Amino acid sequence: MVNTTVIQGAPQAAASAAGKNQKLLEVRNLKTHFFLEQGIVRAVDGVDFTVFRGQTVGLVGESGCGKSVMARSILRIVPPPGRIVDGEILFHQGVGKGSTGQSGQEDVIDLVKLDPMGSKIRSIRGGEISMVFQEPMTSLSPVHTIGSQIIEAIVLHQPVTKEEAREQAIHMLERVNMPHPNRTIDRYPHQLSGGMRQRAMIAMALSCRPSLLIADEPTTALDVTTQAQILTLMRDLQEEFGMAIIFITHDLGVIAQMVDYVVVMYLGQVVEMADVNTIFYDPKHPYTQALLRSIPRLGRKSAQGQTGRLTAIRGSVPDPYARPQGCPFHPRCRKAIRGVCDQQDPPFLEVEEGHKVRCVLYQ
Ligand SMILES: Nc1ncnc2c1ncn2[C@@H]1O[C@H](COP(=O)(O)OP(=O)(O)OP(=O)(O)O)[C@@H](O)[C@H]1O
Repeated sequence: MVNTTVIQGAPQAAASAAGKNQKLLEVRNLKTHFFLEQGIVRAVDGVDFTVFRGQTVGLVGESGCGKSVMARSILRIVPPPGRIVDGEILFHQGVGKGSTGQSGQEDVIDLVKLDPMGSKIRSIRGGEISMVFQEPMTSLSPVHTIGSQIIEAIVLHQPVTKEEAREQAIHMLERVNMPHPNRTIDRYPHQLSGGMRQRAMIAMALSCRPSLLIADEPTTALDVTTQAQILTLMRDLQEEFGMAIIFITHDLGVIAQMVDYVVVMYLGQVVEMADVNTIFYDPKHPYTQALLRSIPRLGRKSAQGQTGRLTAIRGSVPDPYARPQGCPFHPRCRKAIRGVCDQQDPPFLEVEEGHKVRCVLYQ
């Protein structure tokens, strides 16, 4: 049985239906843990953030900090032995899409309460929330043509015939600048280049015009020219379709280019979140500051006066089974206060509107 929490007709929905300040997804105190023989991995451990309609939110942090598990939790595709143990993922469904949208109302569905194998989440997955991955073959089948896969996605979510779906698929392939869409539609993934496969996956993900796209390192495996083309394409399509994007990357250059709002994660927790300019020009958390010191910037001088010298973040991400007491970042932090940061869980403070930081330095 599908177990949903539905709050019918949230009052502000119709009024601000077209507005960018309308909530689309609210992640509240989300905890996703993996239960292994060696211990419990708290991959996502009490995460809160909100995505508004049409907004691009960047999830950033070093490898292993929980970005992908966060994305998979939203789509309810966390593999065992992982599971969501607490929290809510409220998806504001309907405005401008589907039957409820036409009535000017919205439904708020807690995705955590859905059966991960049930029909409700399957209609949301691929229909209203889509995902693109670093490796296109994660979502493309090697034994079917890209056309048949895009057509199947369309027919699954929309009341159209196969012929109409094929027309739509060709149109989508045109939109993602696929060369010769009429012919490419009948090709198998292995007959395409890496960049073309990425375009095919984006076409499939966007074929049902989702209101939220989750992009997990979608360009990391591509050469820089193709990477730039794909990023530009995603930005153009986002504007055209008015969808929101959660962009997962450890590349702060991509963050600067693509996102409106940044959520910085460390060991399963959000350590700082703010709009993109604040993150780059006024970062507060020592971890965010360290991440920024580790990226190249034209004309920047290092402490030694040499231009362009990068500083790696000292130490490495701790073993996920042995999380440090107190602030999880304190063993690597230049500003850690002995007796405080190694003892107390840091508070999550709002230092200014829309800017939150998890650090005692701002208490
Ligand atoms: N299937 C799994 N089984 C056990 N542990 C897992 C599994 N998937 C992820 N984890 C653990 O959860 C934690 C978060 O992993 P996650 O893949 O979300 O990190 P990430 O920030 O996306 O890293 P990357 O940038 O390398 O993709 C890590 O400690 C990882 O080892």
